[in-house]
Amino acid sequence: MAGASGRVVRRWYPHVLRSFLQVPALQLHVSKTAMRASQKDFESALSQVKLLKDPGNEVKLKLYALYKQATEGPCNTPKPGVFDLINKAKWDAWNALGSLPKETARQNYVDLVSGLSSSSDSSSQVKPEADRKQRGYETLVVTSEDSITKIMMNRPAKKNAITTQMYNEIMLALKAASKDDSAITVLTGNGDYYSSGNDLSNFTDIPPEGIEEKAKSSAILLRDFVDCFIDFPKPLIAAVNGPAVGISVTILGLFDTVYASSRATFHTPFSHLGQSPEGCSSYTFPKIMGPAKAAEMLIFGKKLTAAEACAQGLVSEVFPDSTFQKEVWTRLKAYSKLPPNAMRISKQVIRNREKEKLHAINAEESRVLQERWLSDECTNAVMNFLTRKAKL
Ligand SMILES: CCCCC/C=C/C(=O)SCCNC(=O)CCNC(=O)[C@H](O)C(C)(C)COP(=O)(O)OP(=O)(O)OC[C@H]1O[C@@H](n2cnc3c(N)ncnc32)[C@H](O)[C@@H]1OP(=O)(O)O
Repeated sequence: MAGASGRVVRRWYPHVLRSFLQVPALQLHVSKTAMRASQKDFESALSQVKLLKDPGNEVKLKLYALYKQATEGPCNTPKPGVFDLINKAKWDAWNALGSLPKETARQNYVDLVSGLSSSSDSSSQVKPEADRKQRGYETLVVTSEDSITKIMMNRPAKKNAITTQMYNEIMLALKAASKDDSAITVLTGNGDYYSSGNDLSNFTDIPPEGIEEKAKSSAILLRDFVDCFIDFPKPLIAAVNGPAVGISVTILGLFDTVYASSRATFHTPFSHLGQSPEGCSSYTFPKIMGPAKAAEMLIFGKKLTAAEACAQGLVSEVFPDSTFQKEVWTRLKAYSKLPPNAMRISKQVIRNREKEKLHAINAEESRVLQERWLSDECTNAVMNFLTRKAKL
């Protein structure tokens, strides 16, 4: 794209980076013309930055990755160390683009900036993110805006693996969202993954009472967590921004709508992990996709692409990754303007007759898993991951 000259982009890049490195309250904006603008035009766009909305770390990471891909090609630097969280998140984002051609990366970069710019233009009254962000969450970013409560899993360096703390925070956020004045609630992930599922290091935190007690408390946590989704009273939407694994996939059957990026995959490798299905998937998956397809996922761990998951009814719609955020949020903003009581009541009519059954299924799945967690098959699989011998 003529407008996306590397020269101009390079000047813009330190600005993105500075923003990503969390200069306080820095807000990002590049006008549509900035991509093909002179230095003077570009600097005038930069001067508007403080008036406009921060696109959030996820978008900043995407911009970073596309910039690197467009100017340098596929990721060619060593993976940063474990504790270098920011550089590792950036490296992951770049590396996730694989062998995407430079031209395509440049085009995607231009499209993304253009989308950001137009959404900024159309919302002159945007509150700074600091005002919209709800406090008290360490593993999530929770915001409420445009009648939408957005719950974003925020451990991108760990692929949004769900720790005990994150399970608890998601439950708190859902309970708060069920009572706030939003019309719809959205769960999504920050970074290149939607979520890699249960954080396997949860299994290493054994209390003095022993492993049986750990299995018991984990089963209670699992049951409470899934109950929150069964009981959630408002339309609940998953914006699956990237690969999804384990429990982040199984609970999708309890959502009202699931939007997926074309980069998303859906993987439930329970047998590989010596475990068994949860999230009511032993009931919802056969119902959604039929028993044969559900068995391939839940027993044999077949990983589905976004298109396959959509064809099988687990996903409502797939959007190209380059326009996923823009298209999904435009759609959701329109839906959030529908009469909220009508939407709640429609959800009740659709879901209520199943609720009792779902609670019973959740209890049974949690009971079975409590036993599985004590099995050699499960212990070995978790140890193999934690000692770096195995990966999915
Ligand atoms: C209490 C309720 C329990 C409910 C029951 C739930 C069951 C499930 O959800 S089962 C599914 C469990 N998930 C997994 O088995 C996924 C394990 N992860 C992987 O196989 C891989 O990490 C990957 C395929 C998801 C991504 O691979 P890759 O792109 O190569 O990235 P890394 O492996 O380098 O990951 C970066 C970083 O994140 C850590 N990590 C990722 N996922 C998990 C996880 N699920 N648990 C713990 N840690 C995870 C990974 O170890 C890396 O850490 P560092 O090496 O420290 O950078």
